[in-house]
Amino acid sequence: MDNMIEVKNLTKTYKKVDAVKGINFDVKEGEIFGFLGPNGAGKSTTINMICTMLAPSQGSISINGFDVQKEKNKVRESIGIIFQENTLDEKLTAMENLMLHCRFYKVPKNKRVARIQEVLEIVDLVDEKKQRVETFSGGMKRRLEIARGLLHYPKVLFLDEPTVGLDPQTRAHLWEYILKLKEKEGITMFLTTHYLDEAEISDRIAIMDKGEIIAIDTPLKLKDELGGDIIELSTEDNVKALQEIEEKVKDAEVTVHEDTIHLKVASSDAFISSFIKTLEIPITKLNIRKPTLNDVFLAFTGRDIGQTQTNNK
Ligand SMILES: Nc1ncnc2c1ncn2[C@@H]1O[C@H](COP(=O)(O)OP(=O)(O)OP(=O)(O)O)[C@@H](O)[C@H]1O
Repeated sequence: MDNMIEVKNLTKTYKKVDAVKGINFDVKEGEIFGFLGPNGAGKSTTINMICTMLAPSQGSISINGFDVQKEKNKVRESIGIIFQENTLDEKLTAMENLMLHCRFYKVPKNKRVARIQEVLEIVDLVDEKKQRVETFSGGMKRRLEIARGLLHYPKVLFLDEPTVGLDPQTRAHLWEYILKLKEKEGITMFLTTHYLDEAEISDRIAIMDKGEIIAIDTPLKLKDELGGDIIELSTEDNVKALQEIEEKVKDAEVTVHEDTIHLKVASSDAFISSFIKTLEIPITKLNIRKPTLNDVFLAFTGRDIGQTQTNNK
């Protein structure tokens, strides 16, 4: 099978809101697919429809070859979902939590212990299996959730902000496990995140805005397509500098980010020497770099992904 997920003309209309407007995309077997967008873009609505939790107004979805509306149970057997919130029972041990899930998913009784051992090994929690979850760190809990999501051998794992609230070291560690899963088990991953450095891990990224998919490609191609260089600039008086730039500079796209002015130019080599001579306000900081995914996100949605975060994200 080439496509693990196929979404065709998918539409969801709430009473007054066109939340998802006839989108089309495929997710290939074994790929990490990043799904990004500002708040209210329609991501959750799309994911809920893909995961059988919400009926589409129009269109079709297939997962692992099964139709999401007609073969709900087959689809549910094919997917694992790691939610943002902790959904473990803290008073139970890791093992007991996993046993409970085996029962929900009707994993045959004689296979449960071996299956649990297997997933605990993947996330490196074998030695902690008899400990109560309330004694676990945030990272250990998230790993246990991933283990639980894997118990019924899903083909696709949905990861909703998998590292939110974790410290950078634990985040990096968790990504090692996720990549190991992709490599060893060939599981397809559908990832949402507000951390663009994490989205870089994706084989392909879709950016959704206002109910539509507005870009879909590899992180590298998205950045290459944006092209050019970004010049980051601070001056002794940014307000005056901006006025000056508006008057004198014609071949740059100018945006302001907190106390830094960004100039997007076709080539910094050709631009920078004459620019520095032109500007009368003294420059206090200057940095030249290639576009990042954040710049791509900004170019497509008009918003910084940081600005789209809500308190719980
Ligand atoms: N149950 C609902 N009834 C009416 N409108 C809804 C409902 N759920 C979502 N919407 C609207 O649909 C649009 C898309 O919302 P959705 O939650 O899918 O966006 P999102 O991209 O997941 O945003 P976030 O990143 O904030 O979770 C928004 O305008 C939202 O207000």
